[in-house]
Amino acid sequence: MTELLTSAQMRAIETAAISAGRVTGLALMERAGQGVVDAIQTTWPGLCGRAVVFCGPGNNGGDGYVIARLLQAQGWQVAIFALAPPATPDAIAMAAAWEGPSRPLADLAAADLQGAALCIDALFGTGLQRPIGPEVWQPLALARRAGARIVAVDILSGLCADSGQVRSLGGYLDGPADLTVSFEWAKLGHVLAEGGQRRGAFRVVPIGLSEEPHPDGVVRLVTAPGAELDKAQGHKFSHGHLLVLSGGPGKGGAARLAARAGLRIGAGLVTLGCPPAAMAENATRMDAVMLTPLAHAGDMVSLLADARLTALCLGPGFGLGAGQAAKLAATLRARKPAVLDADALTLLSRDPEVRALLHDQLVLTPHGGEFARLVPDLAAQMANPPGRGPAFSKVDAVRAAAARLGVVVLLKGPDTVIATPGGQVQVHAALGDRAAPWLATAGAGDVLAGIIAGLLARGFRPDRAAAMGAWLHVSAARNFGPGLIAEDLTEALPAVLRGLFQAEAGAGVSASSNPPA
Ligand SMILES: NC(=O)C1=CN([C@@H]2O[C@H](COP(=O)(O)OP(=O)(O)OC[C@H]3O[C@@H](n4cnc5c(N)ncnc54)[C@H](OP(=O)(O)O)[C@@H]3O)[C@@H](O)[C@H]2O)[C@@H](O)CC1
Ligand SMILES: Nc1ncnc2c1ncn2[C@@H]1O[C@H](COP(=O)(O)OP(=O)(O)O)[C@@H](O)[C@H]1O
Ligand SMILES: [K+]
Repeated sequence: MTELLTSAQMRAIETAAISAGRVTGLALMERAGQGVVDAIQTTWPGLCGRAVVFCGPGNNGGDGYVIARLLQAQGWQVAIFALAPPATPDAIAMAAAWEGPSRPLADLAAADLQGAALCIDALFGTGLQRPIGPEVWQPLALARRAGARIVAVDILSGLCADSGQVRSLGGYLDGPADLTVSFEWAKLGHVLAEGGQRRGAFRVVPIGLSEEPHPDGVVRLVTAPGAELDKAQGHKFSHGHLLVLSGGPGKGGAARLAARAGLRIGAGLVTLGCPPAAMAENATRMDAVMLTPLAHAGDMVSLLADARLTALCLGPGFGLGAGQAAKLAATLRARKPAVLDADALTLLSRDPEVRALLHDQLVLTPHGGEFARLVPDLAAQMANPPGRGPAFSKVDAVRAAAARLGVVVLLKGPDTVIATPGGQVQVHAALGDRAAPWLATAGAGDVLAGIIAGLLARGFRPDRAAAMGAWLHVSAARNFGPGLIAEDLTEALPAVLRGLFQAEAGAGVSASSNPPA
């Protein structure tokens, strides 16, 4: 299950299935409610007692009426609190089938929540298109304070299912849901921005739509790479030569991290090119990485002309002077695969002439600040709190940036978004059993740049290298665990690779044939 849908895509699939007569809305709603109740049992086996169900006016509320009925049939003592009367045909029908107590949510008092083990949040789901007020989030906050487990139906009410941003006119619930249960496919709002942090335990349950045709342009989750990462037979030049450019004396740490990562991920050779004054420092810190003095852009000519040099990495600890800008321009003119990170991104954002040299063999790896310098309008649009109508998500922003710049863009974070100039988007979600908070450490981004550049050097396509790099980076962090610093990431890569190849071998796939993608 690697697709991440927008609410419009989900609605389109549902509408097509209903209008073709393959299913009814009521059947979908019944399965959705059943799925939530099953997920509650799986998450908290044996739990039973008092439950409050908060229902909104739309189909999310409709799911709530089904859940209330099914919980009651299991022996739960259930009370419904409705924000507004049901307003869709399916929700009206499901509300009519509920025979228990139902009161306005505005009347909810602390006494109604006493001893409640569950609070079902069926206020708003994928239909939320405008900000909520305190009448929505305060009852949820009250239930949490009373000790009830918050179960979000489809998505925690107030979160935008397309962007993961909070749509609120003021305050919001503290912390995540205890459990979120979504239907058939995860939505972008379950992994992006606040949405990823607030979903709590997360389950996607089937409701019988999995065979339905998908709309174009569906975003995918990055999953584990496979045997393609292993090395085929050959000599070192068969696996590519990576050139990492570094800054002056005392500034080489970031580039050394990137170079070592490139070597660890399997580039056949890695050379660090640095100003002559930094040669001695770098020589004392590296063995397997080769060193070459590059005083000026002109000194790069013969290296760049060498067909065996298959990729470059520019940016970590690079510097922002005219000399660095000239080296960046020379690199871009050579039209070789390259990762541009850190200072290279700042240079790009300062100089439109250098930016005009960008081409489709590049991967740009900005963090949020660098992204805002590169494409300020898109960053501002993404940062705007969503008002009415569709939100502008991190996916929208990165897709637009990649199309505008004509390169692969990887925008970092726990929700790393990767887009190609042609509009394909992947998200690496460092959430749940892939959470990697220890990656928030100086130099982690330099290692990511080196991993991706090493994969480019080996011949992988820019978008593939970026996606595999994001996955390997988080896996290395998780493999090392707490206490991680950037140096540990490169040293954890062999164990990650071993684990991958062993898994592939266990699955009966040969791990030795690897034509690059
Ligand atoms: N798709 C599927 O396959 C399936 C979908 N299912 C379920 O349906 C859910 C989507 O249902 P939905 O489209 O009816 O939207 P929903 O989230 O209930 O909210 C819309 C309602 O809220 C209102 N409203 C909005 N904002 C508001 C605000 N700030 N303050 C007050 N009101 C506000 C809005 O009014 P309007 O803005 O139109 O005036 C409208 O009345 C989905 O999440 C899933 O749970 C499952 O049953 C099975 C299969
Ligand atoms: N909480 C987090 N969860 C997952 N990944 C994270 C988290 N915080 C940071 N990262 C990752 O760590 C890296 C940090 O890179 P960057 O911001 O460029 O830092 P630096 O320049 O110090 O190397 C990025 O790849 C980012 O995605
Ligand atoms: K909800």
